[in-house]
Amino acid sequence: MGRYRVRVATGNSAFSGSNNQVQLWLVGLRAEVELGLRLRPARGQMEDFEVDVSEDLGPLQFVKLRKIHLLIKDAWFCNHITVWVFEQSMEEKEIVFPCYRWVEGDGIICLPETTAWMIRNESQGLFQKHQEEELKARRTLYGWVSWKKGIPLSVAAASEKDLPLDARFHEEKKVDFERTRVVGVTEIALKRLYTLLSSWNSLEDFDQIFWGGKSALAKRVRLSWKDDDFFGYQFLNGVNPTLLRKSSSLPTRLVIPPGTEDLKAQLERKLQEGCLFEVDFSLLAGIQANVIQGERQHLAAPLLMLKMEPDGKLLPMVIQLQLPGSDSPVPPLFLPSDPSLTWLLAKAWVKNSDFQLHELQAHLLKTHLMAEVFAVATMRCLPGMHPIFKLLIPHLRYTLEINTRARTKLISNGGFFDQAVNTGGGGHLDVLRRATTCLTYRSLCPPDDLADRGLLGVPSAFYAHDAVRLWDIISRYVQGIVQLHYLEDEVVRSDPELQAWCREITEIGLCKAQERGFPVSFQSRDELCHFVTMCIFTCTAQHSAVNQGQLDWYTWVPNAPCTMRQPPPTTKDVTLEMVMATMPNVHQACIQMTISWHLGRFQPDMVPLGHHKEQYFSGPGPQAVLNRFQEDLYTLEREIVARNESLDLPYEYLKPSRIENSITI
Ligand SMILES: CCCCCC(=O)/C=C/C=C\C/C=C\C/C=C\CCCC(=O)O
Ligand SMILES: [Fe+2]
Repeated sequence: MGRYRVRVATGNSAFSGSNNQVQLWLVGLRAEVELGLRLRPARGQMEDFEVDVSEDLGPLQFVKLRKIHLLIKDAWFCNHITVWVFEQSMEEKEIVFPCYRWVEGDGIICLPETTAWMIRNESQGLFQKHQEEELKARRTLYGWVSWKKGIPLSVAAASEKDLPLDARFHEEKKVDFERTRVVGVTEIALKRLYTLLSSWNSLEDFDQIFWGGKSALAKRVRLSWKDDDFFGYQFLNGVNPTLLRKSSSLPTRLVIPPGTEDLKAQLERKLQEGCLFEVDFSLLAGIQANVIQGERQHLAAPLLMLKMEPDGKLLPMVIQLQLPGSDSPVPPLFLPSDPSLTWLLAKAWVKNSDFQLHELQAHLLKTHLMAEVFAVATMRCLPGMHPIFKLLIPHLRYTLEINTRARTKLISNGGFFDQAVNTGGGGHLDVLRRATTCLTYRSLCPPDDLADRGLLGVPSAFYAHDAVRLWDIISRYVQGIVQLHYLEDEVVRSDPELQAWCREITEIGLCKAQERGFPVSFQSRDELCHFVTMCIFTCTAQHSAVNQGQLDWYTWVPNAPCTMRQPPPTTKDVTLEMVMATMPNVHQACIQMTISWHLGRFQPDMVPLGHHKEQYFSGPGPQAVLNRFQEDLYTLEREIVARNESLDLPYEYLKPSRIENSITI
């Protein structure tokens, strides 16, 4: 018996309130009591009421709530319920029941109090029963499907409309996304109209469409894209810093033609000095090129060799555009000393190839599709009261919807890849399949990946430096939360939901990825922390590193052409006509500019890393861990700002204030 003050908090997004009435129950260890029909929840409001309860409920464990509608079902976004207990001769006690979900229909929702997982063994199985019922319902809502064979599984939804309401964009996000799509389509139409009667036979003609959403760096790209040091810089700190690796030997595919022995000597000298690097696009070899409006596009599978200069500049030394084969046992090598247009076209072929592997492998597969596997497995295996659910859920916001939109508009039949990209038309799916077969656990963990690629401690590798710093900060945050909930390794080993989550990701979502180093179980807190750190890093920092740069590096199309309309050159006689006949045409260039802006721009409702408002945890312990996380992020922010002040090209993509808390675009 006692007096209770109840607070009902409703979300801030449009349509979060409801005209329906809310019915509430308080559920204690010894009894439960129905509080009767109560308020109509209002958007952004916290509404309190007090009740006297005659029964002895015992320690509160759940709040149950239901929406009662007379005529119209009006979904309600409940943030949380908070209850203060005034019991005889005891001080006031605050108990929080997190929700952060839509309440639809007239079903009863059960909200455990925030510390339930820690006391789950003292609750006479009440929490266990609740968890089982919750996961049974979630497994119905979030199903797996194989969208295309050979790539990670995705959520079962033919379009975003099929997703559960809790996985959908909130109104503000949806309106902004749809609006910018309309702006983009309009911009393409206007640019087509504007260039209808104009020439398209010089590289400067790309200026005719270089207007609309573009950044200061995009304007710098337009001026400097032909420079070798600017070209090399992009493999360290551009939109795709994932392919560059330090050479440990001369690549076997690099067949040195007779008469170019001095090149071989230069390469060997750089190798000995430990400053030879390479980017190998062999993954593209043999991929079927797209046909766009009846015009066959073309692909290459380049090898780029670079040297790291003492001042930190990375300069291209040689480009081989195709793998040696029976029809071309000694493919031509393109050099900086070749005629300028020849060398420029060879570099353009490298950047077109980089565009394919960046968007398909580094961006779509290694961030978006990985995050989707984490999201579906989390919804299917971890109950809302589980500490790893609470830790991860803020980093999974909106990901299922943006990925479903990608499958219906970007990489779909007739999507933007088919319309404007030379791996479109099905080749892009083969690239995704090949990339999946070489997607290792190590490649998703920067300390391992960068060590394997020889990029640790390279002064001008700013992505590498910032990625390792962020990994360590996220790792400390994860360890802080894990150690509060798992007091020893045995607790990890004996957590059935956690072990099922791990298996669901590796064996189902990633299609038996244990062969590629992914775990099928966690034997210790360290193993758990490493994996969860990888999940959060992938959903936040890594996506920021490979997404934001689209706006800067892809809107000046010649710097990263989305398609190539003629075969790669096989001689050094390259004319401007050949270059312009190869580069994307006006329509393809307009699509590239628009989508790169649409996807690379800053999201208006963006939540910065570590600054989500939802409070899934409560108590001083988790709050102290989150506070430390935010302090560490702020320290890194200041470090990066200070470093960037001395740089001609500041590296901004891993500034914590620019990292979104989940993959939403
Ligand atoms: C034609 C140029 C395409 C450049 C962008 C690109 O290839 C991106 C690939 C990788 C991940 C994108 C992930 C999500 C994008 C989601 C939807 C895009 C569809 C745009 C729309 O308005 O629906
Ligand atoms: Fe993205």
